[in-house]
Amino acid sequence: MRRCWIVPSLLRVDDVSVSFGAHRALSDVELSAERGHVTGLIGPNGAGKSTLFDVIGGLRRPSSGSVFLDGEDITRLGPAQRAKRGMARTFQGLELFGRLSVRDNLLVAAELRHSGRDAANMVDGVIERVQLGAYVDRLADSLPTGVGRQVEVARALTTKPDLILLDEPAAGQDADETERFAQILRSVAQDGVAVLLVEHDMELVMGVCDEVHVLDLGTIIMSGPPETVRQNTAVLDAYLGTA
Ligand SMILES: Nc1ncnc2c1ncn2[C@@H]1O[C@H](COP(=O)(O)OP(=O)(O)OP(=O)(O)O)[C@@H](O)[C@H]1O
Repeated sequence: MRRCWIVPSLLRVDDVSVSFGAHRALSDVELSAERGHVTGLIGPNGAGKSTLFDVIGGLRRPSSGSVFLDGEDITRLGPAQRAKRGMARTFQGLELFGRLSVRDNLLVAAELRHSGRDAANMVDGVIERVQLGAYVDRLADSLPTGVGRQVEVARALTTKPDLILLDEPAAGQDADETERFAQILRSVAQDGVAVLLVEHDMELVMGVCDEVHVLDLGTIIMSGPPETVRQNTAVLDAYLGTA
């Protein structure tokens, strides 16, 4: 008899709702992210993307619904416990230690999961991968915004995550930096990491994502491959402005 194994999604958001008083910011949201894929989350300002990231990252408890990581219900775990289980996140605002060098910013994160020479080796590998060699000794607060965002992604990678949540990582990057960044995201995913990306840069989203979820007024209105999302008239009208 042939056995058929169903591999669970690395991340599964199940029927999540969040209310702020009378305001329902998320309604029955379903979403998943797979290892080896870049998954996009798009939607206009106020759609609920950051609220959903906060629920996934453990900064906000949902009013109802659950979050699963690798099959485990993590809804009640805080951010630190989720980090220990392999989740990393970047934020919309730069959260680097401004008076530390790029290398030391990465070392601080690497030492959370590795010690001594292993941490240093991990940092060297990530610096090479994210192509930050020219900046290693620069103080973080002297960096252009676009490079700072790349350092944030690099810092998240030094924890060797299984799932990485990226909140508008391309903001402040110029066209060349964004193109290079897209290649880095693809190579990270190819290593088996699940990448979940909130991003307003549609060219990047459509070029790099394997699937895209569209959030509008707290509800997922469409999920599918970028070419399908791109052709959906409602999405084109409302979010891409190209219909
Ligand atoms: N702490 C809060 N208290 C009350 N309402 C909130 C709070 N945080 C968010 N909201 C509301 O919830 C809705 C979703 O906001 P959220 O910031 O998640 O949207 P977003 O898609 O991330 O927007 P943007 O693209 O501008 O970052 C908005 O109507 C917002 O005003």
